[in-house]
Amino acid sequence: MAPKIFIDGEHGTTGLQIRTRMAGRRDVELLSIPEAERRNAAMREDMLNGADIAILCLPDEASKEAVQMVSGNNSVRVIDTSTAFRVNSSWAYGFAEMDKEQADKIKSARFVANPGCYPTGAIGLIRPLRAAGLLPDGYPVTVNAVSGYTGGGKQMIAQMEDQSRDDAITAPHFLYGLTLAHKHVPEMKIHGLLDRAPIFSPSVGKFPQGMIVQVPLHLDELAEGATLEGIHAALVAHYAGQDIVTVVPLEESGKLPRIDAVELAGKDTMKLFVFGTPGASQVNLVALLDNLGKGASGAAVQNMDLMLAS
Ligand SMILES: NC(=O)C1=CN([C@@H]2O[C@H](COP(=O)(O)OP(=O)(O)OC[C@H]3O[C@@H](n4cnc5c(N)ncnc54)[C@H](OP(=O)(O)O)[C@@H]3O)[C@@H](O)[C@H]2O)C=CC1
Ligand SMILES: CC(=O)N[C@@H](CCC(=O)OP(=O)(O)O)C(=O)O
Repeated sequence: MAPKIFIDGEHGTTGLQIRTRMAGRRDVELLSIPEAERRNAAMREDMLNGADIAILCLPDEASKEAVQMVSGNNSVRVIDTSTAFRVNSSWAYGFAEMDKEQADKIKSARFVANPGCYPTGAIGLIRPLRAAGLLPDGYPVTVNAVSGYTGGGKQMIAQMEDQSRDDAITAPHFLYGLTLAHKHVPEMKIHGLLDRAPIFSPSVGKFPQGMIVQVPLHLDELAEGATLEGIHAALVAHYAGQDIVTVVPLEESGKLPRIDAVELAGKDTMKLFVFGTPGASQVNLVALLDNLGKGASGAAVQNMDLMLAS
């Protein structure tokens, strides 16, 4: 019998994209709730408990309630796309490429926390450098990013796409998270293996899907002898053997005049770049992804497939 999958929040932005990715799959059976009943707690509880894997695409509080609903049922495994459990050590963090062992941890886990979109880029750049000893304790990491507006869910999509609304957003690009207390900071710190919280400055552009995450570094504050080439080599070594997270060769990135935030829209991969001038004292690490691809729904389907393969 095909494993049963229930997407709680299937009519929201992340849920819909997971459904699209699952369309036509015969190896799984999708349990579905009518849109009008999406907040019907009794119906959701039945669906959640009838699933082999429940994928939660809900706000944090609703995710916590859903996990409560299956707490007594050991046969249901959960992938949560919200922020609620990402720094909870009893959940596996759903970023399969972040370590050589992580895919196996996801395969055998009952509870998997899908990473946030910005943290996927930031951790993807930072963690290998911490693991290789290149980024020392105390380094003041900054993370600057731009996301497509679907990152803000149904509410922000409506504000961007319906200019007749009272709360319509007219800006082509805006900064937010101005208090420097964005909910993704603890996740970046913990899974980035940082000893000091990064400064995180997110922004949104008037395009639906896509994301650039930047981590600029001063080489003379890194481990002795750190170079642009050495950082690139550490990233290449870290991501060897898989093709979801790739590191762009220096010969290629050195010729690029610009990076397009929407280049990977609709894809579930992530590209990492190391920019700078050879021999100079600064580098800029850049991650390019789709906020709804490797940044959310693509990663959720990848995690589901790993769990089904166990
Ligand atoms: N969008 C993105 O790029 C990313 C999103 N995420 C995370 O994914 C989760 C979902 O976000 P997203 O899809 O963007 O949000 P949306 O607002 O687009 O969708 C959320 C869905 O959940 C439903 N919902 C809300 N509260 C409840 C409830 N109490 N019971 C049942 N259903 C409920 C909503 O229904 P209704 O229409 O009635 O409100 C809606 O269908 C969030 O935790 C978000 O942080 C993670 C990474 C990236
Ligand atoms: C553009 C925008 O609003 N983005 C969201 C993050 C989207 C996302 O990654 O969701 P999680 O919070 O579940 O990780 C924000 O900054 O809150």
